[in-house]
Amino acid sequence: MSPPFTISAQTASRADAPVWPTLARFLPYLWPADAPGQRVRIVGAGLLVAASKAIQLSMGFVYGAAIDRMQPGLEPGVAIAIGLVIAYAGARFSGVLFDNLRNVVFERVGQQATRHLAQSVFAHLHALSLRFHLSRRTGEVTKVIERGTRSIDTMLYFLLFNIAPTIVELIAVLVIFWLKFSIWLALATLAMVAVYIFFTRKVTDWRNALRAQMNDLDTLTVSRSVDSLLNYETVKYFNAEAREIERYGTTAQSYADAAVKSENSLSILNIGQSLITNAMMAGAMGFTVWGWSKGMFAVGDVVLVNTLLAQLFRPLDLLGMVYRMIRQGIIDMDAMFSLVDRAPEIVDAPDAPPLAVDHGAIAFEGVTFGYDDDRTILDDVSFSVPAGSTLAIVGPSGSGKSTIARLLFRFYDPQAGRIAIDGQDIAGVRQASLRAAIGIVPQDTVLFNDTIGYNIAYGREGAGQDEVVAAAEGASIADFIALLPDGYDTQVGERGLKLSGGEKQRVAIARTLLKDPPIVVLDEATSALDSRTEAGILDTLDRVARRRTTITIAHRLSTIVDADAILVLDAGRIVERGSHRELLTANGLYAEMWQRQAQEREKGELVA
Ligand SMILES: Nc1ncnc2c1ncn2[C@@H]1O[C@H](COP(=O)(O)OP(=O)(O)OP(=O)(O)O)[C@@H](O)[C@H]1O
Repeated sequence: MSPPFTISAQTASRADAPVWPTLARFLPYLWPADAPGQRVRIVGAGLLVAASKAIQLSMGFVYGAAIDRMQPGLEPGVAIAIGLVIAYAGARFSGVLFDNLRNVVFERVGQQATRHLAQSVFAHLHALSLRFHLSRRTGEVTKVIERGTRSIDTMLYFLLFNIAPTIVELIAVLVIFWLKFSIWLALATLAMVAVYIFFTRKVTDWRNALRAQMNDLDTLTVSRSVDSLLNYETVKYFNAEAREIERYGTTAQSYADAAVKSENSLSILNIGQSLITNAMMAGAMGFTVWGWSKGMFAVGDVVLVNTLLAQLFRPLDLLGMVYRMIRQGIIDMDAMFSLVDRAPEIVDAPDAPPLAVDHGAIAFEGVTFGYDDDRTILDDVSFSVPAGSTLAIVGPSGSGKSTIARLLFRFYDPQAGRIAIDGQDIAGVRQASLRAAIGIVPQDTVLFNDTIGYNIAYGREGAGQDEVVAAAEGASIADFIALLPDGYDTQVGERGLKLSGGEKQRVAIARTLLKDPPIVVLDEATSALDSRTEAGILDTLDRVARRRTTITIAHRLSTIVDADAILVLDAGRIVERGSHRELLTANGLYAEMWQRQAQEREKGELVA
């Protein structure tokens, strides 16, 4: 039986995320070295916190003194008491004022840290290899980043404005208790705070385990729904709506169960905390009332103890939440940092020069490659494509044709052999310069969910509208765009689903024309089209290929009869090579494939 839920190892949260290493990585955000302005803001916010705390601490004294002045016989007690009560109200207001000023000063720090981090994670994701991206789940990765970056802001806020000031306040209260009342009151308060923290930690750890489970279930629910919606058409083809809804419902239900458990555990935490703080309050006040009865303390002192403790309890009441947020923040940041720590598989050598393209001659020399170690996909493949010529690669499905294109783009490095362009090993040059030299019309064109104009202009950064139109004309899609009510501003839908296969392919061709690379790869660019559209596109592709070094990966042999050379690939090995005529004469796999396709063509024509 399958487990109730699974989550990919790439993005799973760890409830036991290491605290100190994660906090250490977080420190640069707390004290950004490259942003002195941020540091000034943090110091400013710290000073406002200190001012607010000092005022709050003084409140107990003011209040206590006011009460003392209210005793009969103490003249002119009333006027002073009223003044003190007003000062008390003023102090309360100043506390709120300083807290809010602190928020205003700090807001930019939190936002900057979040933005900075989100941007670097996004950049890192783009640096990760195709292998990572093929096995990731988009919904999961976005959730992990969202949670991780948001937690930075939360952590900064709580550490600076809750934990640190509460520690200062606790020390101040203990010192006041010691000096003004008794060391025993200070020690008893400290002991109770320790019990409180211990209890809160234990219960919160238990709650965190529940939260981690909730997180994973939440992530899984989102990724399932994203996957399901992305496959909308497939779901319809297989009448699988009920199945999809049930699958979604199962994880959603598990999430709901975990959420109920988590919510119930909060009540346990609240009850326990309240018991400890109220016991502490009763003990301390009982002690001061006893001292008052013995003539050791004044009535105002009882009020002072009450006010100081009540103030201390306010942040302590939130301790469970703060501890949980910080623990959760650490779990979230850990998950995100694990993503950041994934080393990109393909990296430029530090001193790698850019590729110097002369005419774009390609050479594969003894290339052996497998996506996984235990399965070879290309086995000792060698061929060369002279500059400006066209090489066609044919072969049965799964024989490794598209893999050759992926290796040429250096999405993977071969296990043996080398690939060279104009004599330079592509593993030794900068990836960006390599990819700038190659254009591709892929097997399955996926478009950005933006306008058709945006998608064409993507071919070259900074391309002007006239250049976009010229590229569209070159790809024979300009007339189609002219007929659209919104022209180049027409939205293409998610992954370009509002366009037909042929239209998408023409957008891909237009992009490549705009890029104008010396090398092009046409990866079965016409496989999904009917024969009339195919003929039109082949015509366009012929123009694209002219003057460029071209690798055409084809299923339909009729489309590549004019290629300068043809390679026949079978199970990762080159089994034949030559021109169309030579291969027919050789009477091997190519001739067999040609015969079969000729028969299919004839059948097709008869049917037509
Ligand atoms: N990312 C990957 N991880 C593991 N195996 C892969 C990956 N991509 C492709 N393969 C496998 O490698 C083999 C060659 O794939 P490739 O896409 O190069 O074949 P192809 O000749 O282009 O096939 P087709 O004509 O069907 O497009 C296939 O068996 C495929 O299952």
